[in-house]
Amino acid sequence: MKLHPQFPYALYLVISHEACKGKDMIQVAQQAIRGGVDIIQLREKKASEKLFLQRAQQLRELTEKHNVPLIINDNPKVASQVNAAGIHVGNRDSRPALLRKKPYFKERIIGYSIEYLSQLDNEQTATSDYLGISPVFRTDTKKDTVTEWGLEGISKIRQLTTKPLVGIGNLHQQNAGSVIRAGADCIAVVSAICGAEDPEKAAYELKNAILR
Ligand SMILES: Cc1ncc(COP(=O)(O)OP(=O)(O)O)c(N)n1
Ligand SMILES: Cc1nc(C(=O)O)sc1CCOP(=O)(O)O
Ligand SMILES: [Mg+2]
Repeated sequence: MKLHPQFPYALYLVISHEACKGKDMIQVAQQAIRGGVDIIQLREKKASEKLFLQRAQQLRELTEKHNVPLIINDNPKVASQVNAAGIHVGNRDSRPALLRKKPYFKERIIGYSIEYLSQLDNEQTATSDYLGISPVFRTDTKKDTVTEWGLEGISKIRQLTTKPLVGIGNLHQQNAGSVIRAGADCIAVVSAICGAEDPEKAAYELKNAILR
């Protein structure tokens, strides 16, 4: 597998306190980094702004030590407060084209979720650094989704854009390879690592399945 020159990351961990199910989130992230995770997104959908910021600061300390980019989900204020590498937004969040005009995000990573094919022609896609294929397969981790793209959807999107593509949604060791072969540049997971008994081993095996 060849890494995308504009987004040289193969394994993307999307983490939250809740997804770690009682395990310490920072420890899970540390184990995942040891196992081979290349980039991490903090996605706190239920935490207060104060708790989101606290968790982001803790994760920023860890990721900085390991030189792993930290992406913040949805919240531009938290992203700039912790000096994150970037932000991930969807259709119900701040728009990439507007974020790009803010000094903080001029040179930062902006990820954008693709739920409809028509989005590929919009200004938001043009100003984003990578596209989330949202979702590849339906998942219980996020139920408010629109299109289940499947492998055929990835291939179709691959033909329509050269932007880095990040597959997300029910991805694991058994299907990661086929998602990459269909045209994704990177695999993003929550449960396959956060819910694993041994997050380091899970990340290691996923990375091997991607790079194989
Ligand atoms: C890598 C990646 N892809 C897609 C998403 C989903 O973002 P969004 O559509 O804004 O939904 P929420 O995550 O905010 O519920 C993502 N977070 N990361
Ligand atoms: C954060 C997120 N975004 C999605 C999307 O479809 O945009 S699916 C998802 C959760 C993915 O969790 P799991 O790896 O446990 O299936
Ligand atoms: Mg969002």
